[in-house]
Amino acid sequence: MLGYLSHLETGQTNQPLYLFPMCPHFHHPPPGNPLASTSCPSVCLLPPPLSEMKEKNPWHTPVTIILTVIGVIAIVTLVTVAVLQNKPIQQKYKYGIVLDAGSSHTAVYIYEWPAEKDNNTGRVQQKYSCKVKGKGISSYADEPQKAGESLRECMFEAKKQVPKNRHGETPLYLGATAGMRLLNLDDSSASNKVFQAVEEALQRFPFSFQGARILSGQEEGAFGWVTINYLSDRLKQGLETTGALDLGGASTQISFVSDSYNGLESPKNSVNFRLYGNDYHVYTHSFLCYGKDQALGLALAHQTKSGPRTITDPCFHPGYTQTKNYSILYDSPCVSERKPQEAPLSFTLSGSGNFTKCHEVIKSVFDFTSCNYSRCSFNGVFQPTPQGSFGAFSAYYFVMKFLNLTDTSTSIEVVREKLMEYCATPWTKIVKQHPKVDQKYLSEYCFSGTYILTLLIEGYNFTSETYSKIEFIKKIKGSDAGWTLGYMLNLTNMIPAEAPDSPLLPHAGYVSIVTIIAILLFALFILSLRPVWPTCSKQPQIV
Ligand SMILES: O=c1[nH]cnc2c1ncn2[C@@H]1O[C@H](COP(=O)(O)OP(=O)(O)O)[C@@H](O)[C@H]1O
Ligand SMILES: [Ca+2]
Repeated sequence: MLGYLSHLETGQTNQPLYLFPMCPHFHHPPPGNPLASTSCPSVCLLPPPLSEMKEKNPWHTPVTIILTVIGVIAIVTLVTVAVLQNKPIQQKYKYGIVLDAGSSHTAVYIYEWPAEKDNNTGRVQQKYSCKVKGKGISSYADEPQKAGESLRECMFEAKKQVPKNRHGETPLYLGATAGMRLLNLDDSSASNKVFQAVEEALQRFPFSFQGARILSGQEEGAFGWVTINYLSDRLKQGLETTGALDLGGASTQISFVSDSYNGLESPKNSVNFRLYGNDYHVYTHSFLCYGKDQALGLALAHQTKSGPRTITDPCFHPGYTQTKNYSILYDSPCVSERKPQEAPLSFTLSGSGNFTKCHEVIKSVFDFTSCNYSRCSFNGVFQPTPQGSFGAFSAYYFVMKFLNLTDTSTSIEVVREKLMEYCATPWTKIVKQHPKVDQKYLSEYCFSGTYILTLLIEGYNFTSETYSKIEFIKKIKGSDAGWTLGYMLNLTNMIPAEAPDSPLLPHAGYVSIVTIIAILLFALFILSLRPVWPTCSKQPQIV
């Protein structure tokens, strides 16, 4: 609209319509007194008549137009620069690879993090994982070469996953857990040969190989704790931490922070960290032979003390039968000393599916009698009462997920009832219900579920109340819960001891402030033109 005042003849009433584009609203004058409503409202700056405006309107002078254009360009440039300057640069990543050589299988994990901020924030995440085909490396004691070969397929995949230009700088670690701990106890030369074979295999890949070694039980427990607390951002934010429960095939770990534990009562169960400016005294313990596969061995050894040819096992479904070799069962150092003097080659196990009896058998593999500390879990091991929330992963998750028991708001009594019903279900029915599940796993879920409940309640002293604070988890924000991430973060020094300096304002806050200031400056510039505008001293002219 060019003019500030228009007089339009409306077709029907022939009434003039007054338009004041500078006023907050347009209005019709009341009939008979056209001028009454044309007076400018007090809050509105009334512009001069069109004829005057043409001469005086500052917007129409070339200087003002140029200044305005320059002002707008300046503001747009300022805001654009502010946005771009602080915007994270096109992400480039760095990588790290960890092989988890567990007792039952090996898994390859690739982690990635933004290249420009290695040690600043909790931003390391799992990019890829690969489950190595076949068994764990400790099962290749008689043919170590094959342990190395077994890793090749996943490692070729890892080569594809990491950009070529990063291969040389990508650290590669292999950590072995309880399977290799047991092999090392049993036959250290065999364990050395397995390590030699896997090292040779891994050195052939273009990554920066940092060695293969057995983790101590303490390390396994503590790095599992670091992983879950790092992934849930509790360390960086200095929040109360979550305990870690890891159930493997050959060992199991419990790690948590307790107010009643400062590390003095049993120093070997203590791990201290200073992370992001906070000190943590973590209680941790790893029970060798109490992973679920070795615990099954302990339970079977308990039932075959006298070397029988048949046993009725309450931890297996009714109708389930299996022939087991005595020498294989008693091969493990967890039970080798208990081998019956005179035993046949094998025994036949028949399931009876009785949860209560299974619970009794499982309890017998724990020693609750001796404790030289203020309190113990089992086997004379010191442990404070579980405190706070817990994340339970690895086999805890697989088993409880399968049994539909991951909801810990379900009372322990109900969990028991469900297990009772599940264990009593005939084997043929179980197979029909789960045709696609590996029968080795399927046959053992009754044992494993009962074992988990016994370990948590009687073993670690979880109560109805603290049980509800356990969360069965597989992943946190897309990364697997387990010791591998914590292990790599530690070896690459990626968690700083002190809290990193953070910018005064986050990026969004910075951009907002720059934008607001720019708009205010522009408004100021506009207002500075105001004195040349006319005020309401004149009545509008009606044409
Ligand atoms: O899908 C599954 N269902 C049940 N158990 C599983 C599944 N996948 C893995 N597991 C079990 O998880 C455990 C993993 O233990 P791992 O191999 O890490 O031993 P370790 O930590 O004692 O060295 C094994 O007992 C394995 O049988
Ligand atoms: Ca494990």
